Amino acid sequence: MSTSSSHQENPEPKKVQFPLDSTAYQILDEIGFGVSAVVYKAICLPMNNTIVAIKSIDLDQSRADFDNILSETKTLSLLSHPNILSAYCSFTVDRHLWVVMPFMSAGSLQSIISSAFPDGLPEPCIAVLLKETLNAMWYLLCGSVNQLRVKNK
Ligand SMILES: Nc1ncnc2c1ncn2[C@@H]1O[C@H](COP(=O)(O)OP(=O)(O)OP(=O)(O)O)[C@@H](O)[C@H]1O
Repeated sequence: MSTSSSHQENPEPKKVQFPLDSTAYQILDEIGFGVSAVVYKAICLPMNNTIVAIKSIDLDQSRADFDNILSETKTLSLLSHPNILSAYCSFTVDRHLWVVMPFMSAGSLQSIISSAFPDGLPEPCIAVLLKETLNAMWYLLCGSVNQLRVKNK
């Protein structure tokens, strides 16, 4: 019996490549901002108008140096954990770095807590959030330890 060469026991899920070109995205709204970045809701035109969030980091205003920001966003796009918001892709647009991410329609955890639980979260919810946060941190920690192992080989 012959086996097809394209058959794999555990095929890796195919990662969709988002376009690395700003004209492929249409900005819809500004949804938030941080110290040196503005976050937009946008659609990716060639991807059937998939809704995304684009974090546009002003490279002239950012205190971190370009190489650090770039390696951070690259790492972000390699992460795969249900509790970590990863990046689809990133690329520069003039003096800005665009980081294209899944759009979280409910906003940040902080905004959910302040709008839905103005008097603070009940203890069982805090326990669940802490557990899930620690799961994500454990994933990151294991990744760092594995990287150190590879470096020291
Ligand atoms: N992927 C996303 N989907 C939906 N809303 C988002 C997304 N990313 C960020 N936002 C919104 O944009 C706001 C600013 O995002 P940003 O990542 O810049 O926040 P920050 O972590 O406070 O900033 P900084 O990175 O400067 O510390 C968030 O508080 C959130 O409301």
